[in-house]
Amino acid sequence: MFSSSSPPTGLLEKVFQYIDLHQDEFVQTLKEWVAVESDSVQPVPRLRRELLRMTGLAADRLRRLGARVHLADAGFQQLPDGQSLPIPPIILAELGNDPKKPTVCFYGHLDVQPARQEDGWVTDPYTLTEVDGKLYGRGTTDNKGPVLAWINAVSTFRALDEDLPVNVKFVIEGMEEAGSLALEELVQKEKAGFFSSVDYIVISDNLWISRRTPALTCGTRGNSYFMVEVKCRDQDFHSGTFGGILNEPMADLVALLGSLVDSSGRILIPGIYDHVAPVTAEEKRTYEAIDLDLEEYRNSSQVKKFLFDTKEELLMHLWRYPSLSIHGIEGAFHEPGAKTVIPGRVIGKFSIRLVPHMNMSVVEKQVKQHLDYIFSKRNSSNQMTVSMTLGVHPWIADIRDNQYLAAKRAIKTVFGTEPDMIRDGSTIPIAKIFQDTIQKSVMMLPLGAADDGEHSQNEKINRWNYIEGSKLFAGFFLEMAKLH
Ligand SMILES: NCCCC(=O)N[C@@H](Cc1c[nH]cn1)C(=O)O
Ligand SMILES: [Zn+2]
Ligand SMILES: [Zn+2]
Repeated sequence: MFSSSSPPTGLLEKVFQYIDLHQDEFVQTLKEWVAVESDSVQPVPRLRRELLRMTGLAADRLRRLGARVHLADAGFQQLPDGQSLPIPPIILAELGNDPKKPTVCFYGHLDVQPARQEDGWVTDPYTLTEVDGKLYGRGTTDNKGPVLAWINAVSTFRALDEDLPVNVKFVIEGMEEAGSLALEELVQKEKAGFFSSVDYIVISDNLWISRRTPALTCGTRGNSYFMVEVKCRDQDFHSGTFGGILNEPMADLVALLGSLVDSSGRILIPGIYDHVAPVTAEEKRTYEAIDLDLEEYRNSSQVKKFLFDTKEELLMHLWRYPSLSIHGIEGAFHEPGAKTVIPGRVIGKFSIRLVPHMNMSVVEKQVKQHLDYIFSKRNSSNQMTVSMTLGVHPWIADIRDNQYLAAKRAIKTVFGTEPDMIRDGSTIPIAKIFQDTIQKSVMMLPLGAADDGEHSQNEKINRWNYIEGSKLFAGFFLEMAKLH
């Protein structure tokens, strides 16, 4: 599709033709990768072996491309029951080290979220199945498809015996879905080694906001995750024997959780909005330009009504305002049936998505103060403990950087349109870690469409997105070379 830009010529045309002609092979490799149940979330030996096998497959693929591949030892994951499991080694690979060319490093991950057909998948999640141009399977869009699209782009230059326009590096891990264990440590360790020659980092681990219009992501929210424990004792109680004479931990917890956010989505913690960056008129205009059909978005999300009625408000509340979500209660009775228990100890879990210019330690204090106040009003004899177990800062890109310019040009060539300049409401912690540690430009260049359903049942990537995405990466290499 080259609707509103001139068709590619010369090398680019050759590259695009090659990708079109070999698309079935590219889909076949994706099928082989999807067939590996590389689930990092469930810490069991069988799945960990699959993850190691997946790492081996990817390393072999890179070696066959001619890359120098180093498998960086990542140690062991200690489990709460005292057991440990190996963390798959992190792949550090490189192709080319011409000092006249820019060095672009691609980050991706090979692990996936759990998936079982009985959870509501129409097809087997680990058998890539194509229906109407949609390639269904766990990991197709998150993140095996995009990792392979980058490999497809590199392999096309190799197959055509053409010089790679840029030096390419890869950082490919297998524990992203479990919190990228060991990755930050490796980035620190390799700062003066593997990463010293890296000029740019590209991440393709999120989605477009639209089903049709490609996007470039310029920022993500951060996250602070809280646990609030309310304890009477370590054992449960019979509600016939103790009901009526206790401060029940669950009643305290429900009141605490119920005090956090109102029905309009506003966070009720005093001071939480104090440092949120004010909206500028220029920023407002950027939301107007985004291709988002609210009705389509609502229908495809299967939600009756969102909290906001305009595109601009909806996007601002997803991208540039904090949000508070309540995730679950550990220790609560949650199975079917009617057990008459009073849980003795419960832990509520919630998180606050952070935006510029919120200060994480201030947020932590505000949350604790607020919960202390609500709890003290209840005069409960239980014990409450609040802890912030995870803190990730928001990430903002410098979109004036060369790689954003190169990506915009490549998008125009491949898709015939300007990209939506989007942010992402979720968090990709490694982006900020790369930016702060290596101090090089980080770009997010997503390939998948808004309805790909990452982490969900029936995850898919459209064949079109996968193949045009492979072209996009190849076009991006050429644009980067031109700008250097
Ligand atoms: N579209 C990319 C999504 C990546 C993702 O799901 N990230 C997690 C990371 C996280 C944040 N807090 C705990 N884990 C997310 O929930 O945003
Ligand atoms: Zn991912
Ligand atoms: Zn994911």
